[in-house]
Amino acid sequence: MALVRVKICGITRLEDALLAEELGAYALGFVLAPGSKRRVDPPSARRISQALGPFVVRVGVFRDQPPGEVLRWMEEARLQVAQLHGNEPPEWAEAIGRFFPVIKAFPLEGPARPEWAHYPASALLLDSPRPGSGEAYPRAWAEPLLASDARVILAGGLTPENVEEALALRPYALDLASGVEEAPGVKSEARLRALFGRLRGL
Ligand SMILES: O=C(O)c1ccccc1N[C@@H]1O[C@H](COP(=O)(O)O)[C@@H](O)[C@H]1O
Repeated sequence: MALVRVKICGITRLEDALLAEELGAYALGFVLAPGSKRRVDPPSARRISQALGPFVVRVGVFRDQPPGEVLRWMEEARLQVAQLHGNEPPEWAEAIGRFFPVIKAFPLEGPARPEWAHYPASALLLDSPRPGSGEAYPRAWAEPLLASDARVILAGGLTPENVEEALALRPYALDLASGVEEAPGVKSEARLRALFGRLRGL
């Protein structure tokens, strides 16, 4: 089986987290950004995080929250990687990056900009302009960044049915939220099984 790193985002329930871990998710995302339909509070994220095994990466998802708040909530929720999904200036990422690896998300309304590769983050995530909406973009828009040295995570409208097209671009990882859900924050066992079954078959 090819090595495919997959993050399942928008975890709010322990049973979903344990199933995703069992099926082979590399990372699980906990949305701590205000206003999200998938938001969990730090104590709930912590309860889930502490029930997981040691080899699955716990990611906190934030949007335009200052470094002090991000660091406090990362600590409180026992998370390991910070994903920044707003217009955070590079200095914020640097401040957070002293303590946790940072993933910086960029919304695509056209082709990715090669200069994004200079943003101080461990990986860059390309998403649709409305995160967590299930909307996709032409995958070719990712190519200018995929041609750089940056680690590129593809997100935005990925589903068990369309992952193959995204994987063909050889990204560092894939990130899915709504494509494996029954409702916002409630994962679908059937869709999670379909996703990992599909990936195993590639
Ligand atoms: O999912 C959310 O509600 C959310 C809120 C704020 C920032 C990021 C959010 N989710 C991110 O959206 C993409 C995937 O979305 P989808 O698969 O298209 O539904 C992923 O990067 C999540 O981390």
